[in-house]
Amino acid sequence: MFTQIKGKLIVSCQALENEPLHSSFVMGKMAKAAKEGGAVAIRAQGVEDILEIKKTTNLPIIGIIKRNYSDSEIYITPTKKEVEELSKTKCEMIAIDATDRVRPNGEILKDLIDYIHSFDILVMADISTYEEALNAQNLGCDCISTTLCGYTSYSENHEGPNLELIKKLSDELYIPVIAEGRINTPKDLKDVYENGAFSAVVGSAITRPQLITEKFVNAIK
Ligand SMILES: CC(=O)N[C@H](C=O)[C@@H](O)[C@H](O)[C@H](O)COP(=O)(O)O
Repeated sequence: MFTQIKGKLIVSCQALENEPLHSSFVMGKMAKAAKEGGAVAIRAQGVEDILEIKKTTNLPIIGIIKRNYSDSEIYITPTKKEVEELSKTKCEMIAIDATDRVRPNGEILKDLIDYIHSFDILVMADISTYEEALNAQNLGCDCISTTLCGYTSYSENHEGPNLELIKKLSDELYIPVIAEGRINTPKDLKDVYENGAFSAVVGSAITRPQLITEKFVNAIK
């Protein structure tokens, strides 16, 4: 999978219950369109969407389940329960929240990583800071993604991708660094590659038309 995604574009196709495009059928079509446009892999949320996207594209999938627990802020593949559900989809990689925050049910990050590996599935660590990325590498994750940078109370919030962090991580880590989060334009994508990213995930700018529309509307306010 890493040879396939190196230097290319991964598209995130996600629409939760509260979003207008929430539907596996629609996400399947969205992923098909992404493939036609040249995407080499898809990041997707939920078992139904993943199965549908596998059917429509046959591309490698980074699977996640977003679920809220009352005892933790973590919501991207938070526990073993979500991993077990994802393992049945035959997705090639599972992305998990690898931030420093307290996990639901008192679970431990290392156990979750080992559990994913026990299914022969790769682990992508969604991090928000340099230290979390280093920790994820030390715990045996296969790659890290900058997904949560700006989404934890203690990480820097940038309007576009955090190029400084991407550069530092790409220079210092030995596992692949995937740029993800707020890559809003083709120029942002070029920038993350110029700063050493191994691969990159683009979501909202391609697959959330409500947000794309809003940007146009804001431009004429
Ligand atoms: C923070 C969080 O929950 N991010 C989610 C992770 O799966 C998705 O909602 C994002 O769309 C994805 O990371 C891609 O980022 P962007 O949509 O900015 O291109």
